[in-house]
Amino acid sequence: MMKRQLSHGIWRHMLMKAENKPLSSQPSLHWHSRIKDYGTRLTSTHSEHNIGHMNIQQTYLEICSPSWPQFLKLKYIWLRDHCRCNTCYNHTTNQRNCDLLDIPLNIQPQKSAIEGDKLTIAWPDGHQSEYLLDWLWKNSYNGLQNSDTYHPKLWNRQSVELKNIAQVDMSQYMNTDAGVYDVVKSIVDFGVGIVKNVPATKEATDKVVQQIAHVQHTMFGGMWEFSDHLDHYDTAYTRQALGAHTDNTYFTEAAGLQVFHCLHHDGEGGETLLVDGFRAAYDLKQTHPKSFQRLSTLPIEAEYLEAGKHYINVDSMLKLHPLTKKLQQIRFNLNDRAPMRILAAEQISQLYEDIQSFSAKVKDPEGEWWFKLHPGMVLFIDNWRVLHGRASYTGHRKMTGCYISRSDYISKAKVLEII
Ligand SMILES: C[N+](C)(C)CCCC[C@H](N)C(=O)O
Ligand SMILES: O=C(O)CCC(=O)C(=O)O
Ligand SMILES: [Fe+2]
Repeated sequence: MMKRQLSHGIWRHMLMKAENKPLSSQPSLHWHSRIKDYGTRLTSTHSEHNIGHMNIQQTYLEICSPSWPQFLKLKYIWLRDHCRCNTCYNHTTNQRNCDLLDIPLNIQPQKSAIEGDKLTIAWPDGHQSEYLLDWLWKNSYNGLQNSDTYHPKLWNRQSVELKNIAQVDMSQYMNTDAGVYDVVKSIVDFGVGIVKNVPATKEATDKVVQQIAHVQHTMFGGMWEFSDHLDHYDTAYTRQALGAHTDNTYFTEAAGLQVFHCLHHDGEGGETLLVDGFRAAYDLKQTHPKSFQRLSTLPIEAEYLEAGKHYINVDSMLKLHPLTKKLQQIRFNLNDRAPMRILAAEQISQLYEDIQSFSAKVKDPEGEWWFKLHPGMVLFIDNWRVLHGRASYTGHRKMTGCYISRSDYISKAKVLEII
């Protein structure tokens, strides 16, 4: 096995560079950093399909540095695939140019070394790669960096958290970065954000929305308006009460955010209801873990029907993040369920029991936040987490709002470095 022990001086130089400290001012450093090429490790395995055996050469290199909580173990195939030279990677479009199929699975370097704040590798075909160590740390696959960074702040009716929900004045929101930041941060933390003193028009509401993302167009339109006029065959376009729900369970992807602005209401009722669906689901996980598990896996069909339209979608009521396995989405709209025709008979009664257990958590009065939307208040709701509803109402009530796609919302939160 060949080892490459770098001199202490190179590591010392590297660390100081990384810490942007001039070399001269550094006290002498005592730490154990090294780059080791583990060379080849032969692992022979007998495949049951043929008696012969394969030699799998696994090679990787290990890098560690005092500023990292642990060392990085990087496979050569991964390193070659992540070469960021101008031949392998288009830095204008942020896309790879190299073809993964061209990289031998058992590729090994001719030479690897640390030079300043970089790892350099010379490959057998003469190709040279170099990687900023900081980039390697940030993008390595050992799971450290991908650890879950999203920690929603769960709330119920009594939560003190509710007072931390952003209610930003329109002038501040439209004219300062902090204004938009605070509203998006509030949506990330609580699933709710409010902009106040917005002129009660669709156009002004649109301007507020555009600060976060463009409007998501659906069959309901872009910036929609609705009242008790049946413009679409849906109970939202009536004066009826609507229980807590998330929208678009019948779309292959539900809108990420939903925006509401009550432009006018001259009657009684019509209060808005919000429920933290994550709080309700985690309550279910506590008291009915098996129901939580089944609702996270069993498919439930939803549909939206009107003249010339038939949207249909199958998915679970609770959805977990593929990496962190934590709750990622609630898809809850009991009225928009299609006929329950896809589960086997023996699963049906248990599913009804599970849905009722979850509904009881959603309908727990302790979790219901009721308030009246007045003209001027633009309400942003995370439609993947927070359920909304409304009380029945009298008189004329005119609402405007829109959907924002999940991708556009997450992109904005990422660009603002909130997630
Ligand atoms: C929001 N807007 C009035 C445009 C549409 C309402 C659609 C309501 C549908 N039942 C759902 O829950 O998705
Ligand atoms: O009218 C409201 O306050 C909400 C109606 C609703 O749930 C919706 O439009 O998605
Ligand atoms: Fe809705």
